[in-house]
Amino acid sequence: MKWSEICIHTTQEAVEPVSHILHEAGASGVVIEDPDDLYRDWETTYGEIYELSPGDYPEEGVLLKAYLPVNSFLGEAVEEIKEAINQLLVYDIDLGNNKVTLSEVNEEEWATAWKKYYKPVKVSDHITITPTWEDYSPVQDSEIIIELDPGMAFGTGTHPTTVLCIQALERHLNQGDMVLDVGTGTGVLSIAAAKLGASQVDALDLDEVAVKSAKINTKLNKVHDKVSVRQNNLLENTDHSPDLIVANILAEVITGMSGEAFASLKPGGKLITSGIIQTKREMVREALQSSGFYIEEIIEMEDWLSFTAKKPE
Ligand SMILES: C[S@@+](CC[C@H](N)C(=O)[O-])C[C@H]1O[C@@H](n2cnc3c(N)ncnc32)[C@H](O)[C@@H]1O
Repeated sequence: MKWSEICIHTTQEAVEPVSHILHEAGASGVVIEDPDDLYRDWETTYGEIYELSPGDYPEEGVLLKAYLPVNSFLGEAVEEIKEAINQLLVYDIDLGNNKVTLSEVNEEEWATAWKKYYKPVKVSDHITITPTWEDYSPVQDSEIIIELDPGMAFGTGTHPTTVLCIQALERHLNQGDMVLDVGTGTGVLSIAAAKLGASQVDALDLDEVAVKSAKINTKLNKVHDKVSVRQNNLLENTDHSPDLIVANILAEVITGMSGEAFASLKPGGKLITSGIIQTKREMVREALQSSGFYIEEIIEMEDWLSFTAKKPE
């Protein structure tokens, strides 16, 4: 089968919503070429990304590459993608260059092209994320390995927002906690929570591709007895009170669900949330505080923030 590569030159801020648009348009996998991956702040603190080649990355901005089958709907799909991306301007999302190019690749090229960007990465004191096809041996005794097959769901586990959530989980999760992961994607945060000692994790995502991916990844990591994955809209139909909610999702979604998150948490429970670009800091802070949360921590990585907010005892 012939595949068409659609390449979008955009900004870090737009990575998440543009990836979402590409998935919605039926893209089979999204590659994120972000030059900051080569020089992350956490490289010095926690470790490094192994074997990435600078020649594969743009000098500025971020390239998002997705693959669409060449068929009679291709032209229409590309127009829809462009239109949906331009709509992001309504939400004040900086699109940078916003240059869209198309090129053809064959199936064998596509099958291997994206894998070269995914390497083992030490993302926190204890956790290293490694793609399933890499042969990685732990360097330290205390190292926790998460094996991920990103498939078509969001991320390799190394996006700054994911890393911020993993680091916050490491600091705030207590042994035996019951955890809700809202917008689980590949399931990476649920797997991290289970491996860090949660007794039970509910992994929720609206997207059925993410649900499939998270189910595969929880089995790969042998935490499927603790993590239950299901398709769900945000916190709807979640009947038990968690000790901790983790949600790596857009700032607008977090502000919308903060009241419900507060109501659902146990007294003393915590909300760890990211997906928040710097410019949305005050908006999220106000929403969390007016829902009743006490803000314990705000951590920055590149243009992104995570909040850890506590429900009073
Ligand atoms: C930025 S990704 C985060 C994925 C993963 N938790 C991580 O940290 O890498 C956000 C996820 O939220 C999901 N999502 C978006 N809107 C949602 C909703 N209303 N309810 C549940 N999940 C949603 C998306 O499908 C996507 O998988």
